[in-house]
Amino acid sequence: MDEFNFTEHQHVRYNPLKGEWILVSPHRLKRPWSGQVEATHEDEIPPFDPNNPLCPGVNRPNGEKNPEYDSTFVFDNDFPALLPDIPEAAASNQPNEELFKFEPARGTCRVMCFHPRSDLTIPLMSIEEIKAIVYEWIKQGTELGVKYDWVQIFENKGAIMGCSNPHPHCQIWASSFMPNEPRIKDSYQREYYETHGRPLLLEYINAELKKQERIVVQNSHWLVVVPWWSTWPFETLLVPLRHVIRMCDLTSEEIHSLAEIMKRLTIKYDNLFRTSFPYSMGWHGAPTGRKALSNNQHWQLHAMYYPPLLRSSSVKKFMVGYEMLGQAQRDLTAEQAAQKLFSQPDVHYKATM
Ligand SMILES: O=C1CCN([C@@H]2O[C@H](COP(=O)(O)O)[C@@H](O)[C@H]2O)C(=O)N1
Repeated sequence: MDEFNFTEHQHVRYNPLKGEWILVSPHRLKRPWSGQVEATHEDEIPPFDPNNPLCPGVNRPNGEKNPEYDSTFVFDNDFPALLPDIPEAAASNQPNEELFKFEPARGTCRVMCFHPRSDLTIPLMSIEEIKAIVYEWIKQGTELGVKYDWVQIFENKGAIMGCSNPHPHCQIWASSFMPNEPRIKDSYQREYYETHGRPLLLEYINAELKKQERIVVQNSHWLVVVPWWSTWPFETLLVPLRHVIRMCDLTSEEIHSLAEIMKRLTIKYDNLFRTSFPYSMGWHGAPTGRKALSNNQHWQLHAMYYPPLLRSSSVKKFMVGYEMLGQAQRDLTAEQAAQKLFSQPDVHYKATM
């Protein structure tokens, strides 16, 4: 048998941020595709739709009229998953109560429009327009972070991701509890920091800069890689080069560089399959609220892009079956995905049409 190598032989990789393993099966790449095909046509989106409740000046179903906003616009979700006030719950004294744990959950859900035009996405916006998004994220995170332990910024983009509205926007859910993803990352980063004296993710990106095997784009303040442990085919991780624990700690130069690299990354994403690339993306940084009172130096701010597309604008990966019952699995390796993204042109395909 020939010598083991990562591009031919199956192996499992470890995600030190979450303590999870992923199965990599590169030998499967010759497998023919004969499964479900997602609709590939892209409806032309008009810049303005008088019936779209996210557009400037439109009346939302709850009767509120949106302002004629000309940049970002934030409003409280009309159908929120979390409400700020609920009655106190009596502590349970049931038998086996540790098997039926619960806590009242409080929070605030907001919708944040990126831009007044419905036909623009981040790769098609100017650096200044993307900077306005980052400054609004910081404003919202700071404001909600006073009262809540966790502020989750997340963007669902594309109908394939269940996004109900094509207008460029994200959501912000602030909660009185730390959700599972950041809670698990908090403990693994703390453990690493207490053992090594340095933040896990800062060590990781410095190692990636030395290895040069999974880099997609970089600039003077940021790095984007397909992480060693990635599960989605073209998943990427966006990390500042400096030790930054929260987005509100970024300098104005880092914010300018962030807008620049977000544009470059999303242009490469769109160019990959010449389509408006769907994804769910979001940010994780040090917790806020009461949790801001403890030492959070083990944290490193970072963003994750989780795109579903696998090999074309119409073929997506399904995280089902073995991925639900066993663990995540991928055929395309992180290195191959990084190379495909890295080699995409820096000019958006629509700009050349
Ligand atoms: O009038 C509206 C339309 C949509 N929304 C909210 O916008 C959000 C859009 O969801 P997506 O980000 O998944 O597309 C969704 O949570 C929905 O509740 C309003 O708050 N008011």
